[in-house]
Amino acid sequence: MNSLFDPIIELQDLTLTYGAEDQAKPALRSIRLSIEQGEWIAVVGSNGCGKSTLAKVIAGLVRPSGGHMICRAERRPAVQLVFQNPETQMIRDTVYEEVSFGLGHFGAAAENIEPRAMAALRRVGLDGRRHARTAALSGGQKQLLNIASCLALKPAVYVFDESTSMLDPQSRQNVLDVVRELHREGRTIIWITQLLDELAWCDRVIGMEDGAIVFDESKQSFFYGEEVGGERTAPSPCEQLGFVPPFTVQTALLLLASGWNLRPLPVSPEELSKAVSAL
Ligand SMILES: Nc1ncnc2c1ncn2[C@@H]1O[C@H](COP(=O)(O)OP(=O)(O)OP(=O)(O)O)[C@@H](O)[C@H]1O
Repeated sequence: MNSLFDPIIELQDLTLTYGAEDQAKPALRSIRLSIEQGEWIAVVGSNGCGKSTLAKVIAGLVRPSGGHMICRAERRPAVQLVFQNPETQMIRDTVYEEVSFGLGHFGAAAENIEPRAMAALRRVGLDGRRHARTAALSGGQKQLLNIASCLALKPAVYVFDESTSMLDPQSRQNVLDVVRELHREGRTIIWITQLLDELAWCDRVIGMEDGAIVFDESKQSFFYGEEVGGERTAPSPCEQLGFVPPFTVQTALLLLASGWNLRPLPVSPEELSKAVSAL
């Protein structure tokens, strides 16, 4: 029987090789990962390191070549993935048909379909476009519609694969606000991104390189690395993975190097402001 404290998702020595094993190099290598119920994890890594493949395995869209995945979600659907490219997911003619399609497919009661579909469209600001043809939406609007279709289904685990990469700053902020709300409601979030300022709200960072998990710790350890005898050991895991830290972290690093003992180590602008005020 599942205990409340068992991870909602567990990956055990998971490997995945596309195509014939002797011709291709593995896209995922010996992945071991436990994700707790209600956790928000961020997955980062350079192009081609295996993030989308990991997302598809967790969403049950591709079968691993080896190892196991255990999903203990009690809700259905258990996992929903918002793809990086919105065109991949779009299957119906109009905005309303698109957002309500999945609800019908997963057996929502007929009287609940319209309220749930419209609530999801309202959350992403597309309720005024319910009759629009999906083909007439911009790339960013298509992405918002995909996010709405996912929200309408209320899965236990949401996987967002670089879902804000096509959005303008306001829409990106709206989506992040919605995801923060889902997290507060206890949903589990897997957030794949190349935009490191989006790590401000996650509980834990997974760093990937060449199909393997090379980092699995807090966002503070990711951005600030280890401290030995009051000195920071450089480079941080963020820099080792080839990323430039966000402006907030760069500012904090400069202050720390000048002797300002910022605590707790800030990741968001709000945390930086609090840490500076407390000096
Ligand atoms: N359908 C496929 N067939 C063959 N190889 C694939 C397929 N999909 C991905 N790959 C390969 O698997 C590896 C991992 O790809 P994946 O898309 O998971 O990386 P990613 O980290 O999401 O990259 P990006 O940040 O560019 O989206 C890459 O080498 C890629 O070329």
